[in-house]
Parts: sequence; C-alpha cells; structure tokens
Amino acid sequence: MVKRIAVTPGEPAGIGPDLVLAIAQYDWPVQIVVVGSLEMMQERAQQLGVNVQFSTYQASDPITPQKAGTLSIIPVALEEPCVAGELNPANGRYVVETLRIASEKNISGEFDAVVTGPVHKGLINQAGIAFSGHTEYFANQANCTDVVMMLATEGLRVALVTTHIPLAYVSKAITRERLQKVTQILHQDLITKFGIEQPKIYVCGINPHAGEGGHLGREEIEVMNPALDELRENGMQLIGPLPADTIFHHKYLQDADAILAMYHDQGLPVIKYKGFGNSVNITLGLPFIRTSVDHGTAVDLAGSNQADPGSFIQAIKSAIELANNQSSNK
Ligand SMILES: NC(=O)C1=CN([C@@H]2O[C@H](COP(=O)(O)OP(=O)(O)OC[C@H]3O[C@@H](n4cnc5c(N)ncnc54)[C@H](O)[C@@H]3O)[C@@H](O)[C@H]2O)C=CC1
Ligand SMILES: NCC(=O)COP(=O)(O)O
Repeated sequence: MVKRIAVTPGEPAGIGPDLVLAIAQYDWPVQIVVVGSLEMMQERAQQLGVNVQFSTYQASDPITPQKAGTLSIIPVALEEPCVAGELNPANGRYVVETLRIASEKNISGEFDAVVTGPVHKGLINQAGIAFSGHTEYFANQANCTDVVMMLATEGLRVALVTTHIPLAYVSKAITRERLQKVTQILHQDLITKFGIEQPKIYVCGINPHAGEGGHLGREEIEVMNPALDELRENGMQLIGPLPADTIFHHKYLQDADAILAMYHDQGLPVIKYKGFGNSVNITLGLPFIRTSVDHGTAVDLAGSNQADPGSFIQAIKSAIELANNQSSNK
C-alpha cells in the first residue's frame, strides 16, 4: 500500500520551502503532502524559477505516489506575508500550527510519517511560544515522557540523552531513570526500526576522560555505571562509559550500532563533521515516524537556489524506509 507522508517546510523565511520544492522535482513512491502556506510556497517557487503544480489535499482522495512537478498541500495561513531571508516573529505561531496539524494527522494514523524542515527555535520563542525543538514538541503532542533524538549518517548513529537544555542543567538531567529510559528506547528501536538483532551501544561519559576514576567528576561512578550495569544484567550490550574524545575512534565505531552521547554538543558536532548535508535526524520513542534534516534554517540562503537538499532527500528516504519496515513488522 502506498504510504502518505506529511512534510512541514518549517521556518518560511529560511530554506525549508526551497528544500520542499527541490524534492517536488522528483517522483517518489509515496504520497507527499505539504503542511504550510500555499501562497508562500507559490511565491518561493516563482522566486526560484521552479515549476510546480499545487493541489489542495483531501483526505478522501486516493493515495497515489508523488509525481515530479506537483505538490499536494494542506494550506495553513501565514500571520504576515513572508520575504525569503527576512525572519519575522509574527509567523512563529504559523510554524507551530503546521507542526500541530502534522502531528495530529500522524497520531490519528491518517499519515505514515512526518518529515520536518528546519524551524527557528529562537523566533518561535520571540512569538511568545515556549519551544525548544520538534523533538520535545512532538513528544508533548503525543503524551510521551521520554523520546530520543538520534542523528544518522553512513557508518555512524549518534543518540542523545539530553537535547535542548542549557549546558548548566545537563549533569542534573542525566538521572539513572533518564539514562535507562533513553538506552532502552534506543536499544528497542535499533531492533524494531533498523533490524539489528543484538544492538551494541557505545556510551560516552559525561566528564573529561569519563571522570578519570572520579578525579574529574563522579557522575560516571555514581549515576552512569549503576544504571548501565542494571541494563546489562537484562542482556543489553552496552560499552562504556568511555571518554567522549576517544569513543569516536574508528576502532570503536566499526563495532558500534550507535553511540549514546550525554548532551547535544558532545555528539552532534561529530556527526555533522562526518556527514553534514547527508545525515538524518530521527526521533525515537514516538508513536509515529518523524525524520528531519541535519541543519538549520540557513536564512542566508533562502530563495537563492544555493540550498543543498541532500539532507532533506535523505530524511524523506529514511521516512519511507522506516514506514515500510513498520508495515512489514506488523
Ligand atoms: N531541524 C531543525 O529544525 C533545526 C533548526 N535549527 C535552527 O536553525 C537556526 C539557525 O541555525 P544555525 O546554527 O545558523 O545553523 P544552520 O544550519 O542554519 O546554518 C549553518 C551554516 O550552514 C549553512 N547551511 C545550512 N544548511 C544548508 C544547506 N542545506 N545547504 C547549504 N548550506 C547550508 C548555512 O548557510 C550556514 O552558513 C537556529 O535558530 C536553530 O534553532 C538548527 C538545527 C536543526
Ligand atoms: N541540532 C539538532 C536540532 O536542533 C534539531 O532539533 P529538533 O527540532 O529536531 O528537535
């Protein structure tokens, strides 16, 4: 059966709409439905010199694969007209509304996955909406207390125990419960979503040299080791905590199904260095499939035809693969 995938273009003044128009140039084996402003998408297509025929999505329409040069859309009105490259906090509410609609339609089962374009987190907050990221927003919409952000590229998967919180809060946020919950979700999804029978997860320490036996911090001894030992007793293959500055050595990576990093900037710079433009952000632990790009809004490139759609294409391919795996697991 043909899958139906919702796509949110994200921040309208950024490159998200350009990326959506780029993927609309190809045939896809799924139905792709954009949740966003029709006028804005039409204007951006004109600005980029791209020819796309838009149609309004109807849930009752037959689900047919995406044809190059067309786009089906669920129209969502902007608060104010958008100029590519010019951020406008007035449209923060619009961005969140597109995410709300996409998550609602995934939770209800009308769609099989959502692929998100990049949003400007600061701008949404400027609009008066507390927002730290799609990961946290979708978790909240789906009533999930724990979800996991994982970025994947060829030869490397990096998952995070904490996501969008200030560095000063990281140590306190890594409790025995959170570490165990994240590790369990990662382990389970590596099996069910990625078909890895016995996942091997390498775990980063939080402190330099993983605490150097307690001389450079005690979280590894007091929180991490007991939490991981308990999971090992239940059969999980967990290696670490190892120093984060050596864990990304080829010697470990060739054997690792995923690296579990303790915080955003411990894990993500490594994967972005290895595969920027070719990595995918996947939210694990949600009741629906969500993938995204590995980059931000790149407002400097919006409407210029210079945005690289590589990561967005990977995000769509990954969503299709995950949706197909989900069907065959049922
Ligand atoms: N998935 C999401 O919604 C994400 C959103 N962001 C948001 O993006 C905003 C801007 O973040 P920055 O740190 O400036 O990162 P950024 O990724 O937007 O830009 C960093 C540099 O990479 C370039 N770049 C990014 N994507 C590109 C692409 N597809 N093709 C060619 N060049 C590209 C940009 O032009 C810029 O020079 C922030 O507000 C942040 O919250 C950041 C990461 C992910
Ligand atoms: N650096 C990754 C990032 O910010 C993506 O976050 P999210 O919006 O996918 O939660």
